[in-house]
Amino acid sequence: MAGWVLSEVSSSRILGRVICHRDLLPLISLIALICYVVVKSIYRVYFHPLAKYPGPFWAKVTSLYDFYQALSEHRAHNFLALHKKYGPIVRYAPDKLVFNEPQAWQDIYAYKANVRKSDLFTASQSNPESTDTFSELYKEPALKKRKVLSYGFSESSLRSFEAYMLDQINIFCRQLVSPETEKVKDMSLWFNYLSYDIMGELVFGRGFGMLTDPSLRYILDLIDSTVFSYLLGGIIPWLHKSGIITLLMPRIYFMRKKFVAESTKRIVERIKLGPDAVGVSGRKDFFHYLLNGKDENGNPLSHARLGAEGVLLILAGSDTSSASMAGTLFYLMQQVRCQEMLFEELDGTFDNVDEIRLGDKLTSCVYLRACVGEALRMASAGPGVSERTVLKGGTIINNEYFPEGTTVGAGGWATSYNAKYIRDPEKYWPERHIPSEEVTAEEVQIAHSAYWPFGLGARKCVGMKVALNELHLTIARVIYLFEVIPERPEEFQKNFEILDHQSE
Ligand code: HEM
Repeated sequence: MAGWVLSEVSSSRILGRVICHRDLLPLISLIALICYVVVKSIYRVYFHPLAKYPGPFWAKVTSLYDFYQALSEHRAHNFLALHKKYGPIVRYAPDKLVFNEPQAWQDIYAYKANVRKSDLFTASQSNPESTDTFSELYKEPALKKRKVLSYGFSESSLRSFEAYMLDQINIFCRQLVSPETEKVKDMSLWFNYLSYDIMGELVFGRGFGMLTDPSLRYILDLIDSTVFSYLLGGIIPWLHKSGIITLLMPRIYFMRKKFVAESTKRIVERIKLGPDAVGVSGRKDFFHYLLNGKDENGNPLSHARLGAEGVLLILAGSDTSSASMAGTLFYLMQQVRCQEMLFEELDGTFDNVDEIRLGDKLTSCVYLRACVGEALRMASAGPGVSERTVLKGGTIINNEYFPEGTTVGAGGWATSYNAKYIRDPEKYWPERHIPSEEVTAEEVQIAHSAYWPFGLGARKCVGMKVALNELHLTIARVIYLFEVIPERPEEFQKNFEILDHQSE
């Protein structure tokens, strides 16, 4: 009996303690969380395998530093500033390093590099049922996917694309001086209209109609938001995967959804037309090649896959080209001498504007290619860092060993503005690409080792030839037809800015 009483007493005491602990639970959890954060921060700053690499304090502690830079739209500018402050290797997130040396480009991106794309790319998967080429993390499956895309980039398809491009470039040039359009043009926007209309034609055989119909230009905002969501969601993948970012930034995710829905509608319409459909004068679009192609297992491409690749092509091929065209025109307006020299070259090569087409004559325009190439160096459309994660066995970068799991990248701008390899990197100087008495062939070669606007290695841009054709044709025709002058010259004292864009 006495034993029973005792045990009742002790059990009620124990119960009492449990209730008391429950009251304290939030406090205890908070203290535990603070301890966890403090211990983890101390570990990351002082004991982490990357602790010896310099970088801002908060970047070592949390990825929120990088997230904030992206949110401020100046992530790529920041990489440049970080290298100026900390040197050739900078820790910009707890487990991430960025380099600004040409050797690092080779070590990180060359075909045999022991890396995969980082988890940042998972945020750009537009269709959960099918991963597109760009978002495929590992090299082997990505190469198989690229093979499917390559049908659309063959020499014969590039030839059929020229007619699409010229149609749109002609409309663009007419609109530039049409009395029905505004007198002074925001050329960044107009290049946007042009490049999306070109990509619409190339991919679906039907442009977006932005050049001629202002009511259709709303799609630009959708695309801006989609790309921005890829970046933000990729920097902190768990924010993206858990859906928290959708709650934090409902607008950009709503716009992204709308863009995917609109593109899917077009893709479905195009698929309905079937593999044999051709456009004006028997022209073939990208979907003609994709619908006639086979996937990596020898089967026709699934609709999910066609949808994912269609969305990818529009995104990968339009913003990039329009930013590069706008950059080239910016510098040609800033450096009137270069614009005049380019005009002289074109005027000496072509008898009229319709002669400006792909072929030997255009290829012979060395100065044109240098003007575009120099703009791609100074205002690359991929100015940030394309991240890679080191695979099992580690890898050597710039003669240093990095273990599995480290995320690394070479900065686009950070390298192409590196004064160690580029003379006067802040100066737009197309001549640096042409060997002459002033510039040795070796200097040209060194400069070219420091900038890779289309990337390099197994994952370099598959659309490079399409993009260069578009850039050369457009810039040549615009400069041949018009003298382009700035409305507000004071704005041209600064450099051309490419931002990680968040649409208004
Ligand atoms: C001036 C215009 C362009 C620039 C500067 C550019 C730049 C790039 C860069 C730097 C990459 C590599 C990204 C990485 O390494 O992670 C890339 C990949 C890619 N680009 Fe482009 N691009 C341009 C135009 C185009 C066009 C016109 C198309 C399509 C018609 C295109 C399709 C792609 C695709 C599909 C990939 C993914 C390749 C892969 O992951 O294996 N790009 N681009």
